[in-house]
Amino acid sequence: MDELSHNDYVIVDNFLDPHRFNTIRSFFLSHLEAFNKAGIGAMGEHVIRQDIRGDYTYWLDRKRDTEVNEFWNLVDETMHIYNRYCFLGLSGYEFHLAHYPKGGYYEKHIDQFNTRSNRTISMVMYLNKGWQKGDGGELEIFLKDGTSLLVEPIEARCVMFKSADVPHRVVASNKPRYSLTGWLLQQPASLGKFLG
Ligand SMILES: O=C(O)CCC(=O)C(=O)O
Ligand SMILES: [Fe+2]
Repeated sequence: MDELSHNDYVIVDNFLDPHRFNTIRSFFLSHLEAFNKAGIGAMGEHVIRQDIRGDYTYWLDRKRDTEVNEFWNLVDETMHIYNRYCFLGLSGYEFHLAHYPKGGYYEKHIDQFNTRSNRTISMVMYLNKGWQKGDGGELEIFLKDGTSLLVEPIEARCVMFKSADVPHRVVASNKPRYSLTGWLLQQPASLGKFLG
């Protein structure tokens, strides 16, 4: 947590313990056929641009997707820690599974929409077994000093960063690439409009 407040990002290896990892990965594999082509922009301005991102996503729903309850508990714990130690006032979240087929990538972007700015912390957890150098699919994080960092999407690793402040991209993957990505949210977007 401390690291995130100083650095804008943090990488936590083995964030998912082996049991959670296997549960989420099995859920991922058994839902692969229900994934949809990912778009860009919030609801109203949602467009599909193959040239910007090439992944397929499956939005999770806490009420429906109870098979991954252990994951939801981990989200609760994580939000609690952020609120307690970083005073972030997080009150919601949204998560999707993402499948980048061979050759899939996501161009440089930040995780906030023009019309909606309540995404506060981005969390990406990798579900790839036996990832190796040369497999591609790294997350490239662009730092304020002009340098960048390549993060390999290895099993059970979690990367967290400030959604508004950290430009990033996904390098083309040479193998199918599996992840669970989400955002911890501050007040609901609609309320944000009223509060200015
Ligand atoms: O999968 C990743 O490493 C990052 C994905 C991403 O940037 C996004 O979905 O917004
Ligand atoms: Fe992103």
